[in-house]
Amino acid sequence: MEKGKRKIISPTTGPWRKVRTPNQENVPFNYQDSIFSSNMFLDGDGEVILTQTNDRLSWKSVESVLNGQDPSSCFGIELVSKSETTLCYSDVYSAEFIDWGLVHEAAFLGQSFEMYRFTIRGVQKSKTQPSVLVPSFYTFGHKDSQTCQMWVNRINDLLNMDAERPKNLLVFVNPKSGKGLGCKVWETVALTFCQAKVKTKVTVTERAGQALDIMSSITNRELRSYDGVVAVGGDGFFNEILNGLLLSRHKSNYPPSPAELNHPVENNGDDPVLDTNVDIRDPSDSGEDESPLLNQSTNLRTGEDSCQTDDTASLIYPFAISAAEDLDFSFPNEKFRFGLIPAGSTDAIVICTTGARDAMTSALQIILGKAACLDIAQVVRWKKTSKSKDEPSVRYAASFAGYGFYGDVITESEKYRWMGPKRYDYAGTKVFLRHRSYEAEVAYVEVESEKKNVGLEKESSAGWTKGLWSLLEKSERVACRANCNICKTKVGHTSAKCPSLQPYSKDSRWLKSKGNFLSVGAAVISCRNEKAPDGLVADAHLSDGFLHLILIKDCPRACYLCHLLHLAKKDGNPLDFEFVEHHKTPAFTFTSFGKESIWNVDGELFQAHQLSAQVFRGLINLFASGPEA
Ligand SMILES: Nc1ncnc2c1ncn2[C@@H]1O[C@H](COP(=O)(O)OP(=O)(O)OP(=O)(O)O)[C@@H](O)[C@H]1O
Repeated sequence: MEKGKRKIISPTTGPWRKVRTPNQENVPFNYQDSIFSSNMFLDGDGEVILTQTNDRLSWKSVESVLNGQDPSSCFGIELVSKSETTLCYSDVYSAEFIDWGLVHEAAFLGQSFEMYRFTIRGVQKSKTQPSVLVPSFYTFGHKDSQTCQMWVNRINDLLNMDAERPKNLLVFVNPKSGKGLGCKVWETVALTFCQAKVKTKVTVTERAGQALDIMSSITNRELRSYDGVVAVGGDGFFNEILNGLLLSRHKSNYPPSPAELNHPVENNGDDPVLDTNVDIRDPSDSGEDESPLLNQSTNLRTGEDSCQTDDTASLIYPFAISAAEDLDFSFPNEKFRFGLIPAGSTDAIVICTTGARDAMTSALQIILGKAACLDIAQVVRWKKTSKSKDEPSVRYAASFAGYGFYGDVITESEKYRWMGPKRYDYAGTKVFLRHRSYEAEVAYVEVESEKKNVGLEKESSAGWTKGLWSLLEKSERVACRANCNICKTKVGHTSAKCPSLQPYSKDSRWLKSKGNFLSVGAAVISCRNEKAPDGLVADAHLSDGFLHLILIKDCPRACYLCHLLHLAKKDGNPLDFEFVEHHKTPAFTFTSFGKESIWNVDGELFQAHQLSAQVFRGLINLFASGPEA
């Protein structure tokens, strides 16, 4: 202890000024709403009056209150713009008593005092990157332990009243995500969850598909004891957990298969419905896929020991019994949330939903109970069975489903997983140089905003007209940004709330696009990432109820390169070229005429001749702030 530098304050006889009551007239700031106030000593600052109001904590230097002047101004010149500090409860995540110890005055005064202390932890925006959140903390001291304890209790009581904040979370960590740093990423944020008193049950996966198996087999009763499930990993890992939950718990009619669309049959409303008790796996899957990854994805869907084989495809999931016991956990589910802490190679979902690719930002948004509604696409692959019936097999996707270039890049990149995220550049270049196109037909549901576009296209066969439309339309498009009005409008759940309702009607008009495609992409969200800062589709919103189809027709390699480079620019809207079609639609079907090739559904591979998809608006809730600047 440095002599003369430290005052020891006894818990009972310290040099404390009387606490000023909120009613005193000479108090220069508005205490009208105050409900509680104490003199405190703020570590690194000095004596302050700490005040609690309905929605915030604030503190101000005692000197400034007593003298009626702002200590941060000198001869009328303001040295520091604000002497009062406020902290909204919505930005506070814990208050903790830390017993007797040293509290320091402002650094330049250099004095320290011993007293009881407590710490308030909150978040603040990074000064350099507005969408990044950083933890902040303030330690207050008082001679009386009960006063400290009372403040801690009051703040924690208020925080506990916030029903949006999670108390108990299921966490899955993928140690193999991205550069293999999944566990390290979790370690950087785990303490923050502890400080916020959020209980976590953590599973570090040992193999691909384990998280899906756990989520599929968990009983609804256990699921209800959690406020959400958090993935520490990339988009693919998030997709695995999403599918583990939705495959058994979301019920809906399938979108029509391409065959059904071409030869509609009256089904008297008896559309095929996803039955929780029946495995949707196609028996013809087994061993048929060429790529080892495709075989792996088959395992992902069913679990290793779930199969009693039977050629009628009525395999029972291991979770079927538990699901049947209590069927009341279904999606949409407004209470249950998903969370994602980025550790992957692309992390498009995190970038689109938080504006940052930062583990601490995501962790803090989860802890504070932020919420964003997310559309989810249901992708159905149709395969002929031995009885020559089209059998569906289902996956859900939160960000993107793509065919041609997109499927081929993922297939190729899996061979180079050891390269980490760089594998995408390498595989992308190889696939680009191959320049393969695929003969296919895409049918999509027409929506109002598309009509004028299509009408004009029909009137003129000139390609430039379409180009003109692209440019005109571009100005009408709204990129998904901070406080995005489209995402804020909580009209979600329309079709999802009532699962029998599909996002289109029987009267909907289906339009077709046929030809040779370099790629077919269906984006659920903008899919912003570090390579495409505005995403693959800048105006795709988190819950707009549309799939954004990006159809790239065969074109010279140089044109395709232009398109890809264009995406890499900010405001890289994909509709600038004649060979690019962009359609907003709630559903589409796809038929390939050549060799069966590969769809990438959020990083998972699907081999398909025939596929259809539909989007469910606002089907899930994510712990995230929504899009940021
Ligand atoms: N312990 C594990 N060992 C190997 N693979 C795993 C393990 N746990 C999960 N996986 C699989 O790893 C795949 C990829 O994971 P993830 O999405 O986290 O990383 P990524 O592919 O690098 O990132 P991104 O999807 O953002 O490009 C997932 O499909 C998941 O099934």
